[in-house]
Order: sequence, then C-alpha cells, then structure tokens
Amino acid sequence: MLGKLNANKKKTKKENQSTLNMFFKVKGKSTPAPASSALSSALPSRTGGTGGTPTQVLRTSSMLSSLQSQGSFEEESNDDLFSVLRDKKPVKNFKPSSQSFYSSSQFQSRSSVSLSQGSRTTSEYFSSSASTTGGGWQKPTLERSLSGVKRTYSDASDASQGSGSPGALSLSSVKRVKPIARQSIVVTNGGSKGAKSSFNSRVELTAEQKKVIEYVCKDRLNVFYTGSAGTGKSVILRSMISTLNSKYGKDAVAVTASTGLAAVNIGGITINKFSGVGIGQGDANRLINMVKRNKTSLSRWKRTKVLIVDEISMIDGMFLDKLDAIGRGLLNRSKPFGGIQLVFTGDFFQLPPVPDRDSSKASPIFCFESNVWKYAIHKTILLQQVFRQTDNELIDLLNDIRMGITTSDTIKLIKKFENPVEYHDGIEPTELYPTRREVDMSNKRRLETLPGYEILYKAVDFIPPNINANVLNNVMAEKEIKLKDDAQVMMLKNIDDTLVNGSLGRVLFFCTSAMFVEASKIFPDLSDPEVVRDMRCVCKAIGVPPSGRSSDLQREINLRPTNRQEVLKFLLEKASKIVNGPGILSTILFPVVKFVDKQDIRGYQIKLVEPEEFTVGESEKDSAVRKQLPLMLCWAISIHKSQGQTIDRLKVDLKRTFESGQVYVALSRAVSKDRLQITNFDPHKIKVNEKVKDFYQNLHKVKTPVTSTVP
Ligand SMILES: Nc1ncnc2c1ncn2[C@@H]1O[C@H](COP(=O)(O)OP(=O)(O)OP(=O)(O)O)[C@@H](O)[C@H]1O
Repeated sequence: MLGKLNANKKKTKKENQSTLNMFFKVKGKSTPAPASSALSSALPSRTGGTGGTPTQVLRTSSMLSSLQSQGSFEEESNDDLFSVLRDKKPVKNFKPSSQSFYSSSQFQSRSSVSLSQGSRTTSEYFSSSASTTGGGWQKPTLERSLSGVKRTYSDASDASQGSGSPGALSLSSVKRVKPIARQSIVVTNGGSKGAKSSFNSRVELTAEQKKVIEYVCKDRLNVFYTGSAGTGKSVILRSMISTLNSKYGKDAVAVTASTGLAAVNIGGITINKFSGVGIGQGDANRLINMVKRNKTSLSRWKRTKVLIVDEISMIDGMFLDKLDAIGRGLLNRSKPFGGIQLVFTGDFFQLPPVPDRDSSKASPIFCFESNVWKYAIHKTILLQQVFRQTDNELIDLLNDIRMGITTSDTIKLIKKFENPVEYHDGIEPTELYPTRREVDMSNKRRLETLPGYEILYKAVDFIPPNINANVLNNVMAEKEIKLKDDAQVMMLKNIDDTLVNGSLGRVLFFCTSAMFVEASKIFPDLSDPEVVRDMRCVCKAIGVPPSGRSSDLQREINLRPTNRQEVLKFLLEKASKIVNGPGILSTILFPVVKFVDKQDIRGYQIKLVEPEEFTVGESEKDSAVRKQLPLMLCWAISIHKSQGQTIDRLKVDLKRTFESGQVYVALSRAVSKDRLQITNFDPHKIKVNEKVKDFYQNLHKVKTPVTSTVP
C-alpha cells in the first residue's frame, strides 16, 4: 500500500503490477476510422494474465522518484479501493450534465493529431485483450531515506574569504570522517483535493549549508555556491527560497534554472522563460526592447529582488552578460543586473553550456568567464560534504572521475559495475544515455512492453517556402509520438507557472476534451485508480452504441463495482454518442496525464494534453511551426536532462559519451554501488575542461567583496 521510494533497502517493497492489460492496437498510416460496430467487435476481453507495468524509481530530489512516490500509478486491491471510494463518496451527488458531449465543430479544429491506422482490417487495428492482476495501489505516502558521509570541511572552504588554506580547496584529495546517521524524509501527498500537503523535511542543514543561506538572506550578498554532485546545492536552494519568500514575498524571488527539468526540481522556471527573451538571440538593445514590449516579462523583471539560477554550468556566459545588460537597461544602469540580488549555483565540473547547432555562431563560454561574473559575485562558497552517496569507495571514485583521474584502480573498480543488477520486484532501473537517439530507442522498447493500445500522434508541420525544412529538427516535440496508458512522459512546453518544460507525468487514460470536462466535474480525483479503470472502459466505448459493444467490453463494464455503475452508464452513453466517422476518432483522443507538481497541494496535477504549436524562427513571417502533443517518453533520459537528479536504480551506457563532465554527471546520479550498472566504460571518454580545473584551483584567490564596476 505504501508508495515507498526504495532508497532504504530494509523497507518492504510491494510488487506492483499493472491491471488492465488492454489491447487496442492501432498502427500504420491514417485510413478511415473503424465504424462503431467494427470497433466494438474487437474490444478488450478480461483475462487473467499478468503484464506488470515496468516502473522505475528514482530517489529523493529526483522528479521521477516523486512521480512514483505518489503511488497513483500503482494499483490497490479492490477492497481497499472501495473503502477509499466509500470514504470519498465521489459520485454520491452525481448529476448528469445535459451538455452535449462532443460537438462536431469541436473536433474539426483538432485535425493536427492522428491516431494512426494502417490499411488493415478493423479487427487488426483493434485487437484486444485485458487482464487484471492483484497488484496494489500505493497510498500516497513517500518515505525517503537519506544518508551522508561527512567530508573535510572547515571555514576555510569558504573560498571567497581568502583565508582558506590551499588544502581546504584541494580538489582531488579527500579526508574521510564518520558517516552521519541515516535520516528520512516523509512526504505526504494528499490523495484528494484539499488534502494537507506536507513536506516534513527532516534534513538538518549543516553549518556550511546554513552559512550559504546566511550570506544570501541576512547579508544580502551576491553569492555563487558550488560543490561536487550531491553536496546539497538544491537542498540549500529549497530552504533558501522559502526563507526569501517569507522575507520578500514570492513574487520578488525569481527561481530559475538552466534547463526545464532542473527548474522543476526546485519549483522554478527556466532562466530563458524568466528573461522573456528565449535563447537571447540578437544584441542587448534588441532584447531590452523585446522585454519592454512584453508586459508579463517586464513586470517580472521589475518586481524581482532576488534572482536564483540553478545548474549555472549549462548557461552560456554570453547569455549571462545579456541578462545583465537587460537588467541594467530596465532597472538601474550602474548595478549588476540592475541591482537584483544574485544567487548562482551549480558545479562547473558537470555539463557545460550546449553549443548552438549553427556552427557559424560563437562557441559558448562558461559563466565564470563572463564580464558580469567578475564584478557581480561577492561571495563564492565551495561545499565539501557529499550526501548523495554514503560509500567512501564510490565517493572517491566519483571524485576521481570529476577530476579526470583514471588510475588502474579506478578502471578496475568501474569494471566491477559491468554486470547487470538484478532487482526482484520488477522495477527497472532508469537508463541514462548520452544521445537522444539511444534514449528514444530505449523508451520505444519500454513502451512496447506495456499492455494496452497504442496511439500514434503525428505532427502537422508548417514550413514557409523560404525556410529550410530541417529547422524543425531542433524542436523538442517529435514528428511522431506513440503513447499508451501508463506511459511515462515529460512535458515539453511551459503551460503555466507550475506545469513546465521538464514536468514529468504518467498517462492515466485517453479521452476527448469534452469527456475530460465532464469527468472532471464528476470525479474529484481523475487519478483515483477506480476512476482510471472507468475511464479506460469509456475510452473503448467511444462511438459504440450499447448494442454494438463487444462481449469483452460488456464483461469489463459488468465487472465494475455496483456503486460505480450509475456514473459509468452515464459516461458510456455520452461516449457512444460521440460523432464517429472516417478519420475522426483519430483526431479527438488525447492523453490525460498526471504530472508531478511540487507546488500543488496534492503534489500533482492532472491535465488533458492537447497539441501545441512549436515555432522556430526570428519573426512570424519567417517561422516554421510544428503542431504536436507537447510530450516525450521518459523512461530513459539523456545524461543532459539527468543533471540535478538523484537516481536510485541507475544504468548508464557510456558508449557514446562525448562531452566534458558527461561521464561524471551520469555516474554521480547513483546512490550506491549495488544499484549501479555501468556499461561501455572507456577511460579515454572521461574529459575535464582545463578552464574549469583552473577556475576551481583559483577559487581561494577570489577577493571579497569585489567592487562593482560596469564593464
Ligand atoms: N544536510 C543534509 N542532510 C542529509 N541529506 C542531505 C543534506 N543535504 C543534502 N542531502 C541529500 O543529498 C542528496 C543530494 O542533494 P542535492 O540534490 O541537493 O545535491 P546537489 O549538490 O544539488 O547535487 P547535483 O550537483 O547532482 O545537482 C539528496 O538526497 C539530499 O536530500
């Protein structure tokens, strides 16, 4: 029952099996949609098969782990669910709406997505089977276990003090001290709306961590704090953000990061979104005018008192200079960023800024090479206590890799991790790959193992004649995306302040937008497992009159609990009336996704994801547009996207690593040696940027405070 993050090995883990093994296969090119009778003839049957949904678990700050911690994708025994249902009484006051379920004009406008249907017989498209297994829904409680090993720390590690002995800043040698006691964090995500959200963080910040917060919140200094992976940079940020919020108000604290996923990790937005200038193409004056024309961006800049930027290593220093110019242009010309207090954090030994695909553009520089860095940062702090791993051998190994040291011992140790790790609960490790292609292949494999029907969404691209068609290759949304119930997905657009590029979720079921509205009115929580089962039935009955239902679907409906029959009947009736016809079904079904949302009181939000426009180009006239679902599969993720995450079960394939810091980022996501598999390790692939090494070697020479002078 308990949705446990599996960090603590001693805790009992319950095997969770997916229930509805539906098959509703739809493949090939678009052809007329099946007539309702044909559709119904092939609806799912209920069998006793297994079909566990492979799940993966990340840990602690990882968004993926939070996702699983909600437990809402695991199934609970019916008895338990009934009591939950009884308690919640979700459909007691159920009033059928007289509103038309779906008007034809609604679907006319949705022609951008196609449910692919090959030139096969209808029964081939919709071959089906379903099964139920005795998996267990997990209560929405997450227990996380944390542990740490104390590393050398002295006040001298505050590099900017200038008083640190060189030894305190030694980058490769580490002295060991006693491991700190294991601690646990319990996060409770209320299963229903209005449930009390609590993040009972029992993480006790260390002296060095508290000091960072003091410099920022009390002394109001512009701070850069850094440290190797797992030293708690994000943990500090979360605590700091809450202090700053209560001091200045939420609106005055801009929480940003270099990537969508990193931003989600700290409940923020990307720095690009904050700035209002996207990737910052053009000179500073153009960008200032761009912000001035955009009321939202302008007011964001004007009300910001503190700007936090996480994972700063991935930001181009030239972009940082432009942001500084924008801040000065909009607010106050003499002070860095117009006087906004700055908090930068990250580890430059991790991933560097991504170069522009256009090789004619200048290569990015590190932020510490930017002009603004030199005069804006008052204080630099080097954290030295690693928490993510407890095993000294692993910590030492990671430290060597960080520094680019590969001794025969290092190589021997890494070789030990080649063998696959066996997990006996069916939960698969998260896979990390350097390239997008490898990630796609792995996700495809995972999707294939899921039971149920597959829907193919094809993008509609608009490319003006004067634009190279390849520009759309840069768009995150793929030309085609296949989805199934329970597919793990990532949001690719900033939809609102909390559902942003990088938000992670899982497909609950598919439905039309009108059905979604209707169902949302009836059910307080669309991720309730019983609701999910109902809606999966309803989805299969779209355009199918009761008389045309297959015996399998009818059996599935009959097996639904008696207290759900009334509402189910209502929904099925509505579904049967949805206009069906050639090519229509393929354009109206969209995934309903449960997204992790740390800012929502429940810890998640549920969204019907419909196609969005992705535009590439400088002006409207010269832009190519792709209309596609803003989603991608994410069982496997790229090393790039993994930066900032803690991954409990990790499998890293290093075959195609190419970037400096890439091997370090990938391996340092691991928590322990016994849940780490490394394949295709090659010592020559460990690359460290010399500029980064120099920067860290010289940290102790930084003087504080540095006088501000406008460059
Ligand atoms: N003071 C602390 N006590 C116990 N655990 C801690 C403490 N600080 C951090 N941790 C734990 O250490 C792990 C790593 O923390 P965090 O993700 O903040 O590190 P990071 O420095 O941001 O890592 P990365 O550079 O990889 O992004 C998390 O599991 C976190 O909960």
